[in-house]
Amino acid sequence: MTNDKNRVIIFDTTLRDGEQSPGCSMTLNEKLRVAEALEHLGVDVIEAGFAIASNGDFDAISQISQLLKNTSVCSLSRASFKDIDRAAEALKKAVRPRIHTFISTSPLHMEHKLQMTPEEVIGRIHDSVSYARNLCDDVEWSCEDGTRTEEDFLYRSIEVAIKAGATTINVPDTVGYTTPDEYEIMMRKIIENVPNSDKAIFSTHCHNDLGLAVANSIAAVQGGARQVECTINGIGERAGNAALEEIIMAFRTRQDALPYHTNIVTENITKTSRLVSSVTGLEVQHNKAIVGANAFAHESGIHQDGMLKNAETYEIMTPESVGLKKSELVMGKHSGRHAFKEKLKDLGYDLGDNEFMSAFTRFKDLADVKKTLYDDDIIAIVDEDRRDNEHMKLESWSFICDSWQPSSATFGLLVDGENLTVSSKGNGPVDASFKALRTLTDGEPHLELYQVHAVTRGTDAQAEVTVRLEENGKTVNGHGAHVDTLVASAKAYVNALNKLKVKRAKTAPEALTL
Ligand SMILES: CC(=O)SCCNC(=O)CCNC(=O)[C@H](O)C(C)(C)COP(=O)(O)OP(=O)(O)OC[C@H]1O[C@@H](n2cnc3c(N)ncnc32)[C@H](O)[C@@H]1OP(=O)(O)O
Ligand SMILES: CC(C)C(=O)C(=O)O
Repeated sequence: MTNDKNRVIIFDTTLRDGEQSPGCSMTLNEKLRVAEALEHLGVDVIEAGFAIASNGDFDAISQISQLLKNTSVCSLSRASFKDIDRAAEALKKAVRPRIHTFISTSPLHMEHKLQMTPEEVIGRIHDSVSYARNLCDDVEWSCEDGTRTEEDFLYRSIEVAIKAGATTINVPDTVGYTTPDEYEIMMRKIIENVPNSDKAIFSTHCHNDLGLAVANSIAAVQGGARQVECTINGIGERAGNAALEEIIMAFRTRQDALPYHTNIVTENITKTSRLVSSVTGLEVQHNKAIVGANAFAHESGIHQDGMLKNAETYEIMTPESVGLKKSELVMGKHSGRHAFKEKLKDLGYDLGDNEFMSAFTRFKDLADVKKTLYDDDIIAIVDEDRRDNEHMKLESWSFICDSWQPSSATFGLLVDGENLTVSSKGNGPVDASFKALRTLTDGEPHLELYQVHAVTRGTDAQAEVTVRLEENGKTVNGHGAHVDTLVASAKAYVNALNKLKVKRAKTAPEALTL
């Protein structure tokens, strides 16, 4: 496929091994969409399924074969003529078909699973590979459980497969057992010791049972493998396969240490990852490298400050390089002033020093009690802060709401610099609150509207309350926001009273006082 000695072929098995993740079955249409996305991503080979497994798999392979114009399409098959026939049939329309046939070579698998002698397995390798090669020029052979296979038998099996016509030899770490050093040495020794090894491309296929799939795949490439089998988001049987995006970005980011290259258009990684996640229903863990929601998100103040000064302080690759628009500075309890100021700027606020410090203090207090702070939370904080610079300000509160006594509300307020306490009973704590607060005015405000909505998501979301008061034909809307709906309600009522005072003063300055 290439003469360049450091070019690595990317063999994507999201649609075959990836689909073997429990609960990850994809419909025909979904498979077609993923296959198209993989072609745009630039993978070299797509393992589209296991033709004999089901009619659905057969149809998916056939239709993907017709759909794709550049990428090799591959079907898996056991070391059996009927499997290989079915694979060849499904691949009939592919521009570049590949048959991938496999059989186990480890003592454990041969004895207990296949119940075959090593000699029978050798015979089967020869027969299956040569049969496949008669039907297709591009034949891959895998020694399942290769990393737990005895060295001499492994070499002998591979030699037979190459002689029978295999063009790619895949040495899978089927159960995620190997370690990077071990696998690198194994790959190097296979290439050195197996006769005619230069006639085939060697391949890695790693599972993640010990969390080593990506490290092992890269080690195998360092040992001489030039094909990597992997999946989007690392999905696959049990703990999954090596994640394509991690291997590719390791190559791209560490060219100094890993001077390998592929055809992958890294800018298409994020959208492909999201597509696979949405069709399989398997959410990507937030802290997953490259494609996790937090991979380019920074919450702590010191990091955010560094990012604002120079993104390279905390990012070894750019978000654009994987197809994201930009990094995210997540506002939370660990954020500092620099990031908060930047966020306010983004939201269109330009606060003076005092107003900024007051908003920052409120933001930190809110972040202590609320897990996620959204933009709307911050807008609510600033607006709330502005409301608090008013004639009457709510300072403290207490509500009683139980089944043994009437509800009541008590508030401490600062009214033009003077501390006041008001209290009332009512039909529920909101009614009690409004009755208590109404005692602060000589007027007769009439409640026209009381509306609550959550500023953001979750049970710890801030409530934003609107209170509309009408008096002598004058109407005002008061707003209040707080994680506690009762406090937000009281704040909204006080805000409305403050506005009413301003309105009264405008029309009849002397007529009414609060
Ligand atoms: C490491 C891997 O990921 S390998 C791929 C795993 N993927 C899958 O298995 C998904 C698709 N599989 C299937 O749909 C089914 O297992 C089928 C259609 C392949 C076979 O179904 P069944 O005929 O009902 O057999 P079943 O799955 O129960 O058992 C597997 C048989 O294949 C044999 N077998 C397993 N691997 C191979 C092989 N590489 N070559 C030849 N025979 C094999 C087993 O020994 C067993 O044979 P037995 O029936 O004589 O005991
Ligand atoms: C069929 C082979 C390549 C496989 O999936 C494995 O060994 O994990």
